[in-house]
Amino acid sequence: MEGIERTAMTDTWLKKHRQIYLGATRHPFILGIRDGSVDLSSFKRWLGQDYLFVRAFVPFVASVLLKASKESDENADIDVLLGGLAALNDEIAWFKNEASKLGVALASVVPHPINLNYCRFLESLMSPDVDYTQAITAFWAIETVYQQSFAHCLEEGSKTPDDLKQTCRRWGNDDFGQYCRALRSIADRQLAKASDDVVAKAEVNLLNILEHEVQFWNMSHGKI
Ligand SMILES: Cc1ncc(CN)c(N)n1
Repeated sequence: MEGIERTAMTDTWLKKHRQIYLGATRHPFILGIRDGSVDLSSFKRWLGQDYLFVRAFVPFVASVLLKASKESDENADIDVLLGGLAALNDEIAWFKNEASKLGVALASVVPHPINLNYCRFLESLMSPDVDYTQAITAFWAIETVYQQSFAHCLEEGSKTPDDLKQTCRRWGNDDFGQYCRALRSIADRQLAKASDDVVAKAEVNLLNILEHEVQFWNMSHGKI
């Protein structure tokens, strides 16, 4: 595809891999939040495991920032990524607050093998062999699954219970949506000028991420 214009690679991929994308963003765990049938134990399991995931996500995002500072010609990318780190800071504070409300002892949560597996994958993306294009594309995909999943729970017709709405707004709000669109346009810009090899690797990473996200929901749902 080198030499051929790649204007919106992410769009092409989301169409091509629509079924697996929907598997990640319309998972039964999310549908259970959306219709109010999710049970509290699943929600608490997700909360504890996701807290651990987010802690492991911070160094990954820092690695994307480092790659941007070395490989990107656009200063604005750093601003977007700094905003992402700030959002993660808020996210961690939110997890702590929510856990204390629900009586989840975060310090005693044991990482589930599914979680560890996803964190190992994040670590592989921090390698210097993974360039900025691959890293930013992966970052966009990971954030977008949450944004799209939780935004679905706030759409008209959803029956999300009031006490779960605040969780859904954390990722489903318009600002987070705008932030994901900014990540997406950086990813598309980078992919448009990347080699075929890098584009192929970024697509494989996307598929891996979608699979990890499905597994993560399965774990939260108690189906594994
Ligand atoms: C598993 C997972 N994926 C994505 C996000 C969004 N930061 C998250 N908190 N957890």
